[in-house]
Amino acid sequence: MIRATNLHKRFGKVTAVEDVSFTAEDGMITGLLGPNGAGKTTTLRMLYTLVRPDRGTATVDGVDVTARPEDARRVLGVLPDARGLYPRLTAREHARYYGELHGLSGAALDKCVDELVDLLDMKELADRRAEGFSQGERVKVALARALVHGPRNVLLDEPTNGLDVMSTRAVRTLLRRLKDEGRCVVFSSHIMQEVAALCERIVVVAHGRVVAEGTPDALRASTGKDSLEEAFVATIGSEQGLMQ
Ligand SMILES: Nc1ncnc2c1ncn2[C@@H]1O[C@H](COP(=O)(O)OP(=O)(O)OP(=O)(O)O)[C@@H](O)[C@H]1O
Repeated sequence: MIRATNLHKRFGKVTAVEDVSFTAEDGMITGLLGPNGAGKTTTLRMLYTLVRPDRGTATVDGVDVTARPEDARRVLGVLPDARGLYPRLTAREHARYYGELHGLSGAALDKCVDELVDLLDMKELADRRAEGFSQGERVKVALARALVHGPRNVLLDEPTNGLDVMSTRAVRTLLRRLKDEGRCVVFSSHIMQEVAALCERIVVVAHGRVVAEGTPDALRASTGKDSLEEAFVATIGSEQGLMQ
């Protein structure tokens, strides 16, 4: 379970995140939805210990991410916004390397890597070096290394950005599977339809603040709108984030 409480973060004069609080439960997919620049990436970065909040706290399975960042990272799998890969490592070596960093080795690590290669449909990629991988291929490798240690909590920054229809479907299937396994899944997106397709719970962020939160039904009810699309427009006050 992930809990953010009154998170704040400024960069110079820019307030990226202002008083963001929400809870993401186990066995559920929680979507952070908001237009470009809303503060989603900064919020996720604070949760996964890359950026230190100016104020506020966040916990992952009860572990304070600021006080005990290494313990928090052990129970987190992260797909960051930058999918930087090592050009000379193969896809399989990326997953193995990250598994080793988490203390896995030998047959147990091989089994985890093989499962992910299967699950992410990476057989043809697995033993190729990452140099020259397409965007979709890079996302798959980044997902494999994020999940290799079987984290209870998974944070994903715009996981389907730039993916084609088949790859998007594969990622959605994977996220649903993680949810069904009882894990806590949080992902960010600026596309309402993406969040609507996957999430039981939506946290709408605009200008660094949570402007609405709840199930898709609750969001519709609170705005008095029939469709989630209209509710989203009403909540953030613009049509940014709707696919045309
Ligand atoms: N390291 C930084 N230095 C300066 N400003 C930053 C930094 N990181 C984020 N910001 C600013 O904070 C605000 C929120 O950015 P953030 O990346 O969190 O938004 P986002 O919701 O993830 O946007 P997008 O959908 O475009 O990725 C933006 O105005 C951004 O320019």
